[in-house]
Amino acid sequence: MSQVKTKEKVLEVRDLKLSFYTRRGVYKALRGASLNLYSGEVLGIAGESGSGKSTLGLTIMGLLPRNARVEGGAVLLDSIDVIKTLRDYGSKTSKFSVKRNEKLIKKLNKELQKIRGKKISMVFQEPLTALNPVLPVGYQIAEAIYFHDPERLIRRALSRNKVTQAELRQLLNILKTQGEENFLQEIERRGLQGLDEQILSIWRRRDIHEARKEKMILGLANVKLSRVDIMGISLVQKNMTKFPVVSRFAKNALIREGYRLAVELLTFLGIPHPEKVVKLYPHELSGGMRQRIVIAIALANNPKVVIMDEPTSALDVTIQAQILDLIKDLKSDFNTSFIFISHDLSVLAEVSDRIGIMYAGKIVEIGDVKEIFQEPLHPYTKMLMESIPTMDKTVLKTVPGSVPDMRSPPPGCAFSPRCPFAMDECRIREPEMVDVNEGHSVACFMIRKGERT
Ligand SMILES: Nc1ncnc2c1ncn2[C@@H]1O[C@H](COP(=O)(O)OP(=O)(O)OP(=O)(O)O)[C@@H](O)[C@H]1O
Repeated sequence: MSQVKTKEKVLEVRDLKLSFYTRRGVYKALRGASLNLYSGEVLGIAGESGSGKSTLGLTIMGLLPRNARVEGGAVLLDSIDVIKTLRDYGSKTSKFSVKRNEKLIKKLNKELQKIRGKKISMVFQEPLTALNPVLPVGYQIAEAIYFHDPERLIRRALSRNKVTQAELRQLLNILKTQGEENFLQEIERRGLQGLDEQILSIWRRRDIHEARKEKMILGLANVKLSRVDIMGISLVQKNMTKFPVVSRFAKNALIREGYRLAVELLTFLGIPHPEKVVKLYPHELSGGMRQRIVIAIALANNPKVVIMDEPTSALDVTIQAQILDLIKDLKSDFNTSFIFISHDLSVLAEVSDRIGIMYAGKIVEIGDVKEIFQEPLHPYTKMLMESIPTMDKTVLKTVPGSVPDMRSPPPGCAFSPRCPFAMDECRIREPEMVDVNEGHSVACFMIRKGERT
């Protein structure tokens, strides 16, 4: 069994079909896309421009324009069918109405409010559009946590308020001598939940000496809440935040705590001087820094799935390399799975555990990154691999032809008009996905079950 297959499945996209209704015709952007995402992995999605990569990512998030009709399939996250509302309408109606669809999208947006940003989040290519220009970045991270999980901020603030320096010394001792598991048990026994993440975020830092870490941890006992903050927190706890003035007053106390968490997150993401950075506005930061902030917001609530759509394409190569290194670290340190969308295969090779190749709205090959690069099976994947620029290539190959017009994709296998191996069968029937190896599947008539060309 491949390593990935034994892991827990966190997301399933099943036979997803989606069209865009425009004045110029109906674009069949997704024509039965399927994939599984497993815990703690990075699944790369590659394909030429127009193959439906972004549409796939946005559909998983339920972020669809009013002209998008879900014709069939499912997106299952934690056994919640994310697109049920739209699919029920799209697959039953014979005459599609953009207005009616818009109403359903609004309803879906309400349904997904509690999931987006908490269980699943997305990072786009351009960080400036994702950030609010008139708010400090720390506030934006804090607000993302306050919106989804105010209790977490309350736990953090109250536990720190309660703990004494002597207790912190004992906890630190347990952490040093008995390890994290015993430390967490002790935190629970003492009713200090919320303090664990604050202590561990300091303890796990790689940039400072142990003596400094100890000092910082003991210093947590000195950061006490003001009376005003305690009042604000008790208003949130008693659910008395219906009135705008009360709500703002109560929110302030927790946003302050959110800022502390933002500093911890940014430290973890390798941002120097995080205490200063949280107070800055997006325009005061560089492109790479802004993208790190967006990644921090996406990770703030420990989501199960993060979708990254070309997150490094707008950055120069050195910053791109730093962000890719960061993503590699994140997957081992956070309990999160990533879908990484990119047209750049060399970028995907660096970060992905598995790769899915998309063509004309379908995944045509999927497998472990090594197999896809060393033993690609689908003719399209092979041609894509040959088009990767390397030092020893003097002539750069491209995939001949262009992506089909998605208003009338070719019958049979959509790649057949460009495929040098196309047979009669390919122009009539669509090949199904077959498993050739554990975790490696491909949709091509040349490859039958267990066979290789
Ligand atoms: N809102 C929309 N209205 C109409 N057609 C759309 C819309 N969004 C996408 N499409 C069409 O859907 C198809 C898939 O587009 P998509 O952006 O998902 O591809 P992509 O693989 O992400 O490409 P790129 O790498 O260029 O972003 C394209 O034919 C595109 O023209």
